[in-house]
Amino acid sequence: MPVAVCALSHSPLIGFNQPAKAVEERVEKAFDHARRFIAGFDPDLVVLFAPDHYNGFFYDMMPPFCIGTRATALGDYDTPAGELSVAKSARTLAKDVLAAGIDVALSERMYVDHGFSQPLQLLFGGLDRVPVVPVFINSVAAPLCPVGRVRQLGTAIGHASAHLDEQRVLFLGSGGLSHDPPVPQLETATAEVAARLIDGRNPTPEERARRQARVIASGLDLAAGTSSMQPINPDWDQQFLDVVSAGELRLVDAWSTEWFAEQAGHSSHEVRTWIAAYAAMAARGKYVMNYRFYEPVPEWVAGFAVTTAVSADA
Ligand SMILES: O=C(O)CCc1cccc(O)c1O
Ligand SMILES: [Fe+2]
Repeated sequence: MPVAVCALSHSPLIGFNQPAKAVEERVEKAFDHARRFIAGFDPDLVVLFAPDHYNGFFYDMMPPFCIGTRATALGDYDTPAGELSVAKSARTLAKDVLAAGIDVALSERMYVDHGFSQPLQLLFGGLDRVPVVPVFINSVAAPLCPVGRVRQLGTAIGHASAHLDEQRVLFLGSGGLSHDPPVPQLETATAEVAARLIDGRNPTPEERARRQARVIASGLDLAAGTSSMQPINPDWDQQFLDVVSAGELRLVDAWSTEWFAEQAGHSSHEVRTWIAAYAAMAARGKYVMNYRFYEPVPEWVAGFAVTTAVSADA
């Protein structure tokens, strides 16, 4: 039963902010490579690990992890809105992961944002083109669980995936690497912003537009060098990619939550989705990262990476 990984950054600013032509062409080539890799692998199930950005998950009920047995994309920025084709295996995976001692939440009505919808759109051409198990991993709403728990979640999902009806499983991670876009934090938020972080579903179109405009402007500032935001950290990003490429995932257990934010910005925790995806792969045997692309793209507020991996014995 073959398994594979694709893990890549996302940015909702793609299509809004224009990096240099050459940069955009290199990223587009990386997307092309990932699309061809996935088409060649021909998965019959995609387990998609992604974060949320206070669009689907709020502090009124913030789980560290959640598997959706149904899921709807909200259509933030210019990503598509609508139902994902959630596989029946979502429930099986939730049951097996719980039995393995990982306390994953379950949602029969999971709302997801660009973290999920952008890779589905970019790699498959739509939300409903491939059976998917959506796995939310909290990567922004402090307090976060130890990153080692995310590795264990991935391991449990990897083991459980071996018993599914589906034969060809792709583990897909979405997010990171280093970046610090202007996502508000509950501890320092005004009362008005805090209310939105606690229960901010269904913002008015004006509210959504205002918020998105702020993030879009932050990318232009970062690229212009006029930003007070934490910069992208290419050294940290390359070291992270080295660890994942070497299959040394146990190292992440020693990484503190604070260290991520200090080194690579608050949203660097989105690499939790990569750690889960690669840990799931590692649970199925040794892997080889056979493609690795990286480029810092300040216009998109992202240390932008695209990787794929296959089983070492494939
Ligand atoms: O809208 C938001 O709250 C944050 C948007 C955002 C921007 C850059 C990179 C990301 O990964 C990302 O998610
Ligand atoms: Fe993100």
